[in-house]
Amino acid sequence: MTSPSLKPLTSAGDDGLAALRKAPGDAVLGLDFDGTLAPIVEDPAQARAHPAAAPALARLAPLVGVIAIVTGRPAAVAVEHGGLEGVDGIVVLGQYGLERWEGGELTVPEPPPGVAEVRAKLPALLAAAGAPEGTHVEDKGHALAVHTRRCAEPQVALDRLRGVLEALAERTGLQAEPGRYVLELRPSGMDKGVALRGLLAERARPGFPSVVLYAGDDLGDLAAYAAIDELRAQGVPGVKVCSGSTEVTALAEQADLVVDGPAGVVELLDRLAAMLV
Ligand SMILES: O=P(O)(O)OC[C@H]1O[C@H](O[C@H]2O[C@H](CO)[C@@H](O)[C@H](O)[C@H]2O)[C@H](O)[C@@H](O)[C@@H]1O
Repeated sequence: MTSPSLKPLTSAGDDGLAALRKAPGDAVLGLDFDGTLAPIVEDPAQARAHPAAAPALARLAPLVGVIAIVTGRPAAVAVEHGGLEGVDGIVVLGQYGLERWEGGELTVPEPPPGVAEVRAKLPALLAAAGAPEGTHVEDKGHALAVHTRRCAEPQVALDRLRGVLEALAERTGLQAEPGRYVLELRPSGMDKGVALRGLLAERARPGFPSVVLYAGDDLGDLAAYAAIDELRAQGVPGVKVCSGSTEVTALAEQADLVVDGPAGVVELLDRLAAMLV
């Protein structure tokens, strides 16, 4: 699984890295947070970026056009848990792009009414569905995530709850977003592909982007991969990096480069910085 060097698996990935070398100032690097910059842990509140992640991002930021952290987490949580407060040149697109943090400024819209309805109904619904011990609700303000990682059989627990959660999402006008032993009920209309395309559009200028590299680990990152595929079809090079795990294999199947979890992602960021100085 691990690629010990910067050698991608695909020729499209090779083209992307060549474009990065040639025009780094117009390059866009997108990175997911949980499972990509931050090792997966049982309690979402305890997740923190790999200790070498923020220093690697700080080295890379002045060398490229923009670095975006594109995450399902609230933007402020990703900044705090990522140690990103002091890192210049980073944009954090939180809650799948609904929220934004840049230069110390946080923009958070009002959540749609369905979120409050889900918050009110979820405890009784989980109890009625026989949610196994260890089921945990993470309230993210704009979304509620039902986690089963701490259950004795996480996948069995998630499969048991999936139907009622998807039905609740439909009734409340929300979207059910699956992830690593989690199912989130979140506002629809946004995803990581929409977030990435929006960032590119607002900075549009001749020659930009020279390349878009995106690293992710989970199903929610497939929308960003799809955005890269679209860009490639329009002639813009792209590199799809997978932070590999045994829990989700869908990204590895599409990736140009598979690295070994957050430690591998940080190593990649260091190698990119060394390549560009
Ligand atoms: O877009 P991301 O940055 O990858 O966020 C996706 C969800 O990640 C978090 O859950 C995952 O990480 C937890 C901490 O390691 C882990 O316990 C859980 O099993 C994973 O699914 C986060 O808690 C969610 O809110 C994010 O949406």
